[in-house]
Amino acid sequence: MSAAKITTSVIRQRKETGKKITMLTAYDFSMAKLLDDSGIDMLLVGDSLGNVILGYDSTLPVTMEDMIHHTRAVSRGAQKAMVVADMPFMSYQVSVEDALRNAGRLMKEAGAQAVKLEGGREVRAAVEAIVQAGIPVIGHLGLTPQAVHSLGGFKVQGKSREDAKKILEDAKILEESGVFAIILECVPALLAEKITHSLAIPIIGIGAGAQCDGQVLVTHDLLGIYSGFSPKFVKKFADLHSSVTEAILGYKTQVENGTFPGPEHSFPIDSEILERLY
Ligand SMILES: Nc1nc(=O)c2c([nH]1)NC[C@@H]1CN(c3ccc(C(=O)N[C@@H](CCC(=O)O)C(=O)O)cc3)CN21
Ligand SMILES: CC(C)C(=O)C(=O)O
Ligand SMILES: [Mg+2]
Repeated sequence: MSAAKITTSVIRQRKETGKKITMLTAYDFSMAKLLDDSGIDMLLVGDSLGNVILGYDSTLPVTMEDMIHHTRAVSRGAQKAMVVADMPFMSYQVSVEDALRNAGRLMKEAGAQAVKLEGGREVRAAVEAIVQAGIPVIGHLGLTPQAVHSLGGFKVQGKSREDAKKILEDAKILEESGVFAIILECVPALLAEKITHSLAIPIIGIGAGAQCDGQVLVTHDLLGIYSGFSPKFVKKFADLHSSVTEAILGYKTQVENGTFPGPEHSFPIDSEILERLY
């Protein structure tokens, strides 16, 4: 069965229809297929793979090669869902030329349908150039994890009047620059609601309350298999840590006591064939 791809126009329309956008992270083929089969609209190959897959303590060390490698795998598993690739730290900040070349690689070499980058007015020129090249862009405001060191930690953003105003202004600047959606991370719910109502493009929240046009989460967090951070905004919809541990202990026990593999997992041969073999 070939399902039609979710396009940027489908995502934009959700603002009018009110049907919520669902987005989740995927870093590999098998998970991409699972999420796609479940009808998730957008798969984000997040640079959070630095934490979740590669074991770094931030997203800063993630490279273009890492992102291309994982985006290629996810693209192979996504029939319907839109594949969005995060632009890693320092792949779009140095120059507009770099930003455009790297966005192009994620589309051309890795099969993404859109790219995402962090920041507001400071990335305006990069966003405009990428959009002009025909590449759909998603913005990312509020808690921008690539700026963890200048933000002084993973903290809620936009709590002061000044900070709230700056985030709203940045959202409008990104909209004018041509992004088709914005991820809003870790901001007070009422600020997210105001931004959602002030813009014509969809706002996809993470730790930004229920009034956004859609939601995104790190899949490993909602499944209960990542224990590096536990932000308040994560809801564990499953406890895979426990069920995976139980399965692995079952395997270990059965190998050690000889009950696995059983005859049903083994291949037969006529015993005559083995006679006088030695
Ligand atoms: N697995 C995973 N999940 C994520 O959500 C995620 C990543 N990795 N890697 C990149 C960033 C890091 N993120 C984080 C990490 C920690 C908090 C956190 O603990 N926030 C505090 C805020 C406390 C406050 O300011 O009041 C919290 O309690 O939620 C938030 C976002 C989001 N991203
Ligand atoms: C948390 C989401 C929005 C993200 O940017 C990532 O997974 O890298
Ligand atoms: Mg990211």
